[in-house]
Amino acid sequence: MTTLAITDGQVLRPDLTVTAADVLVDQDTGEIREIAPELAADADETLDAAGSLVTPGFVNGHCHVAMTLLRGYADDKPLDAWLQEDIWPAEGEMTPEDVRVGAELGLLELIKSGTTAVADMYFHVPEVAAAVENAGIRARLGHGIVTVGKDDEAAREDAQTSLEIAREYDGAADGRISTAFKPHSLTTVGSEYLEEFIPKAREAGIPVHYHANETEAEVTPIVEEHGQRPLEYAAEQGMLEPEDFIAHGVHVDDREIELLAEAGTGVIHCPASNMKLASGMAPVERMREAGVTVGLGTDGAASNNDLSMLDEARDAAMLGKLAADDASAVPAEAVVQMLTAGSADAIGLESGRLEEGAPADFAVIDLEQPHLTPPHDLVSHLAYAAAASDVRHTVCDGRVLMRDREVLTLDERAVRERALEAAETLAARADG
Ligand SMILES: CSC[C@H]1O[C@@H](n2cnc3c(O)ncnc32)[C@H](O)[C@@H]1O
Ligand SMILES: [Zn+2]
Repeated sequence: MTTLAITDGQVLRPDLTVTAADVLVDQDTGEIREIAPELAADADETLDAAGSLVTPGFVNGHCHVAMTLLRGYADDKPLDAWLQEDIWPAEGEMTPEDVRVGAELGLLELIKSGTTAVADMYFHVPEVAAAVENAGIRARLGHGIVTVGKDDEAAREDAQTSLEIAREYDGAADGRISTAFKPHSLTTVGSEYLEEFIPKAREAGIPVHYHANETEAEVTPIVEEHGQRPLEYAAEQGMLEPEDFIAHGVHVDDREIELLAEAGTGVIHCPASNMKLASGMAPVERMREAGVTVGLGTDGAASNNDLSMLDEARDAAMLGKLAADDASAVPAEAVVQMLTAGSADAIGLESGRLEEGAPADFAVIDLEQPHLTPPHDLVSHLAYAAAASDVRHTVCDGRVLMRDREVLTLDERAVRERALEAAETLAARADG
């Protein structure tokens, strides 16, 4: 057995207590072997965690990693105008190589901010998968389907691509890659394509992920056309199963919350994107009280504008309180749960908890910083005060991806240089 020891840290346990302990990882299986005050034997590789908090690696439940190339390209507009006037025209100019380069930049940012798993929806997925394989993190990938504005042949081809990609890449990268069937949203994919393809995804045992109830403007046409709330319509289409997860869930009424809870469908809350696009405030406290599995996601870097899950955690707490008009709503414990096990459960991964037998996915946070002093409550610090730059080490599947802030799986300088060049030429093409 090849082993990795993470020594002398404060370890965040699944019940959110913190204990001084070492962690032993079996690198052959990628699992946690032991968590104990002191390990009996030396390991093959050691990571020092003195003065640090060892937490589960953060799980980003909804992202478009390659959109890092469009960070700062178009800001300060609501969703529909932002997509139609700026983002979709620019994405129309993106080559497979752009997606590869943008994905590498996004994955570099994720690793540097302690994220070890991501659910990603985009196009040119083989390029995203290749970047994930090299970067060493976990991912649930899928090709995003848009059928509006396409003829029947092109629409069916898009849906077929999503199905085929999900089948082909499930289990890739030594099992770090899993997949989903990903219609972009309930308004951008026609019902005839959902009726035809969702049963095929079910037959293949593939989960379904889509944007839902993000803005009022997206809810209204569904109510008008189908006489149903969006998630009632989704349930009728067979898109509300326990393995499925939606992004956003901002404008959900009581009946829809009940449907989510009954179905066991996860919701990925994206507070920064919802605030920036002024989409609204998701009723996170009400959803959690109703028993809905809620996780956190950054969405893409063009609507956030970073991929730090620690920022997302703080935003979730702040916005959750505002939405509930209650300072005790979405407390630190809830936020840390959503950041780790909540997101993992929602997207169907076993990560997000530090216990024997669990996947060895960690973020090690340097606590010896002015803004993390004094250490009254480390769960509070994780929710409210820690920043991406406090992450010292990142480990996924038992492999060290970042040691003392040096990313070992990607060449940071080369990734940035390639991204700078690709972003510049992409913007030139898009601006014509
Ligand atoms: C077809 S691949 C995914 C697609 O989603 C777009 N996108 C990015 N952010 C959002 C959002 O908040 N709501 C809806 N769609 C979004 C992205 O630009 C890709 O085109
Ligand atoms: Zn999104």
